[in-house]
Amino acid sequence: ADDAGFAGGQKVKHNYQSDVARLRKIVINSLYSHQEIFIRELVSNANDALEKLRLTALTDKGVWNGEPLNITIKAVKDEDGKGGRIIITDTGIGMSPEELTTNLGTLAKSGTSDFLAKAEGQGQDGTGNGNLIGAFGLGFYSSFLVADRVTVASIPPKSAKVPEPAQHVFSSSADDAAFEIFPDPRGNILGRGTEITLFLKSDALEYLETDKIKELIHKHSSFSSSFPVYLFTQRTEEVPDEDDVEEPSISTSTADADTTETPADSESTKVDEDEAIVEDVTEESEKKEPPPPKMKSVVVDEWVQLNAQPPIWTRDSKNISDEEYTSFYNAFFKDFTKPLAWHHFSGDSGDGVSFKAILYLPGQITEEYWQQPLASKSKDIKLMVKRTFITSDLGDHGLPKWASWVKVVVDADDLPLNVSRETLQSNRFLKQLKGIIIKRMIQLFTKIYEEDPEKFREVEGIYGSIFKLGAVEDLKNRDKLAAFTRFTTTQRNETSLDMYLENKKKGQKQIFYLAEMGKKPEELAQSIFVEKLHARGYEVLLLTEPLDEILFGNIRQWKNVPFQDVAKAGLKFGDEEQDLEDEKQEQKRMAEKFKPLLDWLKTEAKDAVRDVVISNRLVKSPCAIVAETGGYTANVQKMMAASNAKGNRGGILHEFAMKAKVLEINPRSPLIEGLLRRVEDLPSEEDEKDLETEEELREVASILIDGALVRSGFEVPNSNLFFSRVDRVLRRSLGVSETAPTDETVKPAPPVDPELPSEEEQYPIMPPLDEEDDGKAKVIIPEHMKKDVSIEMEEIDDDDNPVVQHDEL
Ligand SMILES: Nc1ncnc2c1ncn2[C@@H]1O[C@H](COP(=O)(O)OP(=O)(O)OP(=O)(O)O)[C@@H](O)[C@H]1O
Repeated sequence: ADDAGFAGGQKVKHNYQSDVARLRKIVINSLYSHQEIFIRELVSNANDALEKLRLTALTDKGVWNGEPLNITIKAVKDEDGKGGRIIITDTGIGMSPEELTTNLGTLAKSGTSDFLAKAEGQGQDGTGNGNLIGAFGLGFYSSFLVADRVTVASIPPKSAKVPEPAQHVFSSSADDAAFEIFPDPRGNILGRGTEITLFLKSDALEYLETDKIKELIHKHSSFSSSFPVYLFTQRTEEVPDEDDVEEPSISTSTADADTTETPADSESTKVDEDEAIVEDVTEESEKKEPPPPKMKSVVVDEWVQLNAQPPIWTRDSKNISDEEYTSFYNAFFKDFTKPLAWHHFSGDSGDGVSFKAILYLPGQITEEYWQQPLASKSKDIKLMVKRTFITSDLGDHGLPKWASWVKVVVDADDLPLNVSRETLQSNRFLKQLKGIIIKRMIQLFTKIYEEDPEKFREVEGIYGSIFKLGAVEDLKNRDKLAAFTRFTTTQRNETSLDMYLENKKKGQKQIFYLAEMGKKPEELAQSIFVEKLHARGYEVLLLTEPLDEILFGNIRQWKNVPFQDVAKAGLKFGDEEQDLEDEKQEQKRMAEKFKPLLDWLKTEAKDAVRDVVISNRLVKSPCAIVAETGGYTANVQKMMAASNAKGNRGGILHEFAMKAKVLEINPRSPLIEGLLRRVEDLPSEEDEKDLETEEELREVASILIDGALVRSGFEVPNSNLFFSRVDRVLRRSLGVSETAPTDETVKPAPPVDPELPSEEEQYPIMPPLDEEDDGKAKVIIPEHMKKDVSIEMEEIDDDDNPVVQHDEL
């Protein structure tokens, strides 16, 4: 019943989905230099189909009763007039006619359109596309790199729904916008599985050579199938010739071999690849007695296994080259970039399950990883049991987000092979796997860290943010991961927390940092919060990634030295005690001297800050706004605004945190001294009050406070008010009357008129085109403006080139 639409051998024509048409076009036109990847893609599809069959058979015994699972490749030269072709056959899950239509005629892959846009943008030469192909995998469509026609014959296994499936063919030419599906006129010759026939383009006939195919499989696919891959070869063999006694020296097995060639023509043994061997019999052998048995060459057909090596993870790492590790990675994980490092190990789960594994650190973390903060499922832990792939879905036992990018193959020795996914979930080994992988992964990072600083720099470039995320997420490994992180400081780049501590000053009891996400470290280094620290020679970590402040908030201290946000209260240099007496005296003196200003500012700034104090962190700047321990720094305030976090906003805690700021003034700043003098000059007696001067001073203070907010990274609460104050101060400094009004009169709009235009007087949308439109670009001036406006344009000749006027010299 399922095959109803295809009954009677009729061909059904389908149009490709538009994305397929685009993809095929890219494949055919622009990826020419990557022609040879077709074989890797098709072998990998065949492998997937075999794997699918084996997995289905775990629950549905009927689909497979133990016949061999393999992939065969056969090259057929154009001897029958049908064209040179490569036939790749697998005994995998196969496809019904409907599946042929959807799987090969549509693209279900996410991100396809993005990929297509990128690939199309990269031009036609295909040179820049190598990585794109790697990242995407062109799959079946890569066939059209080498073939101008492709047929796919396929038959699914018997099922309850379709007890007697029929073999169908998908057929398409490279330049067709459509493909055909029809019942295979040869009948059900496959039994089960898929046979892909590539009719090679005339410029791709080199792929008919078995040596070429061997080379490609070796290069790209020796690891992409866990099933045997066989190549059809023909070998010539010498056998005693019983029929022919006349011509002992030459014998050929093929009818059209060049039999005219005699020993005299060839000086030594000559091998003609495609034909038969022409044996040259030497004088010496002729003399021998008894005469040699008469021989003839026969062609022996043979299926040679191309991937006879045991799987790489089962081998001794001493005998595996870096190239092998890399090409295994490429083929197995379908990631065609170079892995950064790997670790090949074996182990024992502790309760009897022994396993072998290879763990890879990819050479890049995809954008997708960071774009999907919640998608934490690891896809690339491939669990095998006795060399057979079982699953890459570890369910609840998957790795946490920070580690979910790692690529691992694990082959366990003695898990029950027919475990269903449900029972697998409760397996002890699986539960332990996560811990084993993370431990080994950190070991690998540590090894690079300790043994190869150059390489670790590369690691840090790729995994820097991962370490931070890990240190936040993974309590158990926090210290190890945080030790890998690197920061820019006021003194150098790439400083680890340990390096920072090695460089701390005598008495220093805090690790200083300043955080503002999105800023460049150079900009942060200019902040008023680090000016004194820097001037005195203290190192300050400059944090610019959103994760940084979260990380520091989580770990709080390193080797028992607490972190100190230098934009917050509580900053201590650590050498205050040395000149304690002097310092204390000085502070006391300053506090007394500036008391009138501090008191006055406290009332002026009461909306913005909780307190006003004399600063010990400023050098040049007159003042700064510092967050108190429980308060929000500018960075946190920005993050909250950016994430639009509702949370506590409006609550008492939020209110408190917003206001938990202190205005610090620099007693050595002339501006502050000037302000102090003016405040001291204010008459204190009620009747002597000079309201105007007081207002002026208030304005100055308000600008100073707003300025301090901005310098400290905060925003001015009311920028209109701020600028109208600045305007008044400017007027004063320019000697312009502060009260002189600006003429604000404007012409009002005419009265309301709801009437709509009639058909004739329709308001012009576009100016009418010139009668003699010559099709060239020009500036059109509306009728009513013509008397006021004139435009001079360059004169342009017939070829659209500007006519250059040469001035007479
Ligand atoms: N040999 C095959 N046997 C059974 N099904 C196949 C075979 N080759 C392809 N298919 C089906 O056609 C679909 C499309 O194949 P294609 O190679 O274009 O993409 P893919 O394999 O899904 O992705 P990728 O190549 O990136 O792994 C496959 O998902 C599979 O369902």
